[in-house]
Amino acid sequence: MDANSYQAEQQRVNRIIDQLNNKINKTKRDYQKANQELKNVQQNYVSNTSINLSETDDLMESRAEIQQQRALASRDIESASIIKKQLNTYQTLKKSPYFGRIDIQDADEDTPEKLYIGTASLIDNDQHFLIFDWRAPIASVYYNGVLGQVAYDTPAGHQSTNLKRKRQFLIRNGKIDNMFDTNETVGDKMLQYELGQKNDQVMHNIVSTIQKKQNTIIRDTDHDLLVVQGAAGSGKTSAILQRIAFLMYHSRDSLNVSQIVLFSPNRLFSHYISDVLPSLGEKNMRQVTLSEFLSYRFEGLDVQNVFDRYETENKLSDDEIAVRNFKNGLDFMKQIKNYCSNLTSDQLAFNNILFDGRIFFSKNEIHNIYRQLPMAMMPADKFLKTKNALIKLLKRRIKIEAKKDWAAKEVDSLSSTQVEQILLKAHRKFLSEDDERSFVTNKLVKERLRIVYDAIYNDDFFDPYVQYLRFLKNGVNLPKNITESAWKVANHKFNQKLELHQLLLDDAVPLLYLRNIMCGDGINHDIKYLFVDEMQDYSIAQLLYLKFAFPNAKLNLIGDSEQALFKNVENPQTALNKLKRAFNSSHAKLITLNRSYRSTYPITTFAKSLLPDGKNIQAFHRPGNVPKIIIRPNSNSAIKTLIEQINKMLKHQETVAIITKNLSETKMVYSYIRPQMKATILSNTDRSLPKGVLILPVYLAKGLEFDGVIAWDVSENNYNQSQLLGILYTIATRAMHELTLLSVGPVSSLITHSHINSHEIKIDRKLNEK
Ligand SMILES: Nc1ncnc2c1ncn2[C@@H]1O[C@H](COP(=O)(O)OP(=O)(O)OP(=O)(O)O)[C@@H](O)[C@H]1O
Repeated sequence: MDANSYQAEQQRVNRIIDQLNNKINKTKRDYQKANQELKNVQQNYVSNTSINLSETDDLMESRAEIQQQRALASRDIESASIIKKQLNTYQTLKKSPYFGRIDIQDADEDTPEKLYIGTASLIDNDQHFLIFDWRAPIASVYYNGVLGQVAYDTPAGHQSTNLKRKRQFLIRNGKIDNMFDTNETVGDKMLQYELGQKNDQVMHNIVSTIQKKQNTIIRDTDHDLLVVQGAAGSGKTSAILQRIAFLMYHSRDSLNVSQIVLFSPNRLFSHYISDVLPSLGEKNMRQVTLSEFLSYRFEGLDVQNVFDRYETENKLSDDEIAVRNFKNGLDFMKQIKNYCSNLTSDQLAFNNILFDGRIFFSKNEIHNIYRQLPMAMMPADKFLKTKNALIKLLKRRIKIEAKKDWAAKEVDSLSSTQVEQILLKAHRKFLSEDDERSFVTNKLVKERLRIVYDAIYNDDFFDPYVQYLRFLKNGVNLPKNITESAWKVANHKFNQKLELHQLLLDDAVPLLYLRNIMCGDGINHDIKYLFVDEMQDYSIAQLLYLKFAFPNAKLNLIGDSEQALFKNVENPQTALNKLKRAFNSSHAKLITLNRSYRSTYPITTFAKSLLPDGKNIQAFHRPGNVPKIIIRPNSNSAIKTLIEQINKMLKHQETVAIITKNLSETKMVYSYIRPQMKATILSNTDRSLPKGVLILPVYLAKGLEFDGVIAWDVSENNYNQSQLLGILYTIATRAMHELTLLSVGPVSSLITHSHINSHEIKIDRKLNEK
């Protein structure tokens, strides 16, 4: 790039920064003013709430005034927060106003127009765009187009233009560090720079280097089921986070961030990605893990979490695996739905509703109500009608109960202040003492019977656990690979766990499905977008349930079938077809990402060689050392080597993660190395990632990345089944810059049989060490 162009661009940056400074100063003044107004309103509010409220007229007047003050306060809070957001945007832009420039020429124009693209828009006083937000329709040309005629979508339809130049900038603290013209979509030079950075424990936005395919994911507005499959480190999570920012911009009048939910693999991951949206001026969406979601819905029960399940996975018998697969499949969920639709009143697991130790509404009464409803009615509608009928009955019973001795006794035991307090609620005059007493009695009985009302309202008269058990015992058509006796054992286990207030993950989702179908609860119609990251770790039953629980949400499922833990790999297209059928989706799309950005070229080359069809993965050309396999004869010498390796890595890397197959290995490794160096053991309750040496099981490393990774014990002894390939691949692909695999004894054949060439891996073997 010649010096003149550089100078001209730097001068423009300087001008923009001058404008930003002016805007920042003005916005700061506006912010102060808005805060002062808010303070005034708040002071007014305080003095209004302390005025004399004893006279009715005063009371009415000051209530109206308080309402008004409240409205003013919330308006002022809102405008102060808008100004604050604006101020943050200007301050962010000041450091790096933009990263791209496109020169475009429409057919009817004589000269090209220069447009600059940054993380947010900036408009001058004459309403000219100085910077275009990366999400603006025209900005897609920057990400998608090579020079020449290009098309882009706008709210008014398809547009085309001639892209004459594409320039990329690296601007830091107002200074252009680097700039170059490119004809590529977004050039590798810029990516090289971004990817060479050290990990600083949180994910960054990628808006300056979004790749073409990622851009398709980000800007998709046509599909109700979007499945993104991609190699480890191919930017799936990045793409969906920028997608959320895009959707917030694109549908800002109709979409609120509270209408977006992301199911994330673990809490560490939630923290890891939590800076991306705020760095783009957007609020974070709601995040939840499957375990949290289920625990919340089964309050009082201990629902097995995903991590406990991983820990028990390899201890299951073949029968248990068959039962697990069946319970996690589509057929089982279909059978539940059919079962619920065809249940007659007599087959329903109703409970008596008790009050004060006696039956208030008997099962029979409830059955009788239910029985009278048309058979063809949906179970949830029948349930609602039953509830309404019970509430009506309850109202009648209140009058009957009010005439009973217990009510009279309770009224007699009230103090005069208690009676007065009840009478105050009447807001009317009483004609006689009897009238007064009858009012108090009714109020009191109503209050006591609140417990019955709550039981009706919360569906406590229905026992989903008994119903589910009946379904398991009598309502299931077993597949051929499950014997009656294996099924009986599984049912017994379900019952046994329930007695201990425990629920296995395999039963939690089907049981919830049954309960929701029957009671019509648990369904959230407000959510418009549902994102599921690491979808390969969800069963089809779980995904189907999420679709059922969020019926109005567009589904975005993101994953990598190669990273499935304890599972065989599933072809992405097969998975999409299955999902399409299960969800009845007419607008489904599968996008695959094959280029891997996270790791250096040698690390990705090694990781992909582990996979039978890894050749489809493209490694990004970022140089680095070849991965090492170190073989030691026993645990003692392996631990000694581990400590040496950690110290070596720490010379160049800020964070070194030792990743193990499971928690017991994590604990064991930690106990050995902790006396010798500072290290952090991570568990599923941790929410943030410190720097330094970390030790964690693979399932907690999902979605994360570390400067250096040491895989603990990749021996044949530890990795001897093809189902464990996903674990090895996941561990290897967490490394950004350096990877070492340590083996106690001979290396797993999953590695030795890979297609790795000898110059692509360094082997260090000592077989006779004590
Ligand atoms: N277009 C891009 N520009 C710059 N960096 C990128 C880009 N795409 C991805 N990255 C970087 O590559 C790394 C991996 O991205 P990300 O975590 O989104 O991948 P993933 O496909 O979700 O990985 P995994 O499946 O292994 O969890 C991150 O550091 C991310 O910032």
